[in-house]
Amino acid sequence: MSLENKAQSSTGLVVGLVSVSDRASGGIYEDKGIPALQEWLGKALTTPFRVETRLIPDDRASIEATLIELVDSRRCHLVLTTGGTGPARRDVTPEATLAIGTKEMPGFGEQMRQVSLHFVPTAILSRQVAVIRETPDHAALVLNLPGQPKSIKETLEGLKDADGKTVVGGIFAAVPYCIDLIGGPFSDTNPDVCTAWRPKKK
Ligand SMILES: Nc1ncnc2c1ncn2[C@@H]1O[C@H](COP(=O)(O)OP(=O)(O)OP(=O)(O)O)[C@@H](O)[C@H]1O
Ligand SMILES: Nc1nc2c(c(=O)[nH]1)N[C@H]1C(S)=C(S)[C@@H](COP(=O)(O)O)O[C@H]1N2
Repeated sequence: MSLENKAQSSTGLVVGLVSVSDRASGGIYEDKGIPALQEWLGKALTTPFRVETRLIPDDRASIEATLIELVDSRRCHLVLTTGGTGPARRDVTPEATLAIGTKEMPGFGEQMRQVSLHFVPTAILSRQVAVIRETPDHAALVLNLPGQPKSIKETLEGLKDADGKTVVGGIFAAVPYCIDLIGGPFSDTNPDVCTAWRPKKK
């Protein structure tokens, strides 16, 4: 690890949570996206973290500006968005995410659609993507999740059977190691919720 990356690792994990919804941001209904994300992270992460939250409409320029601010100014290491991934005209979260990314991470979207097919046949309607955004001295993983609040737990955690055995793994298992690789702080998870996977040291 470079000196620069070690310096970044000495600070705690900063997670940006972005709820993208015309109606929740307009006060037509209560936003359940950010509370669901906060609740899940509180159960899953066993290492310290703090969150930066944003509730915004389905507007591409606003989504891009919010993601850039969270990564470049607020120094988030991880940003989770919820909403705006479907096929409707106003659903533009994936386009905004790709526009601010420097590397695409297609495995996250592929895995999320696989996981979600265990819950709903409409899983393939979510165009969710993931990217890394890199600036000269910082990097973050940005992940889109669908807008249905229940889909947050489903995609991050996956599905277990009645005995607690994993039927399909959620995407969060790969997130702590991804953050290691981009120079972020060490983070770990509660295996009862989700086991963070890291390759064994040789
Ligand atoms: N942030 C949210 N808080 C609470 N419920 C939500 C939220 N986002 C979505 N939902 C629920 O999931 C459903 C499908 O989500 P979707 O993102 O397709 O909403 P939408 O129809 O595009 O409208 P909007 O962008 O105004 O939320 C919504 O009808 C709503 O019941
Ligand atoms: N795990 C999971 N994935 C899901 C869903 C869900 O309920 N659970 N809903 C699907 C539906 S109905 C749609 S339209 C798409 C896009 O949702 P969004 O536009 O709210 O992001 O996500 C899909 N993926």
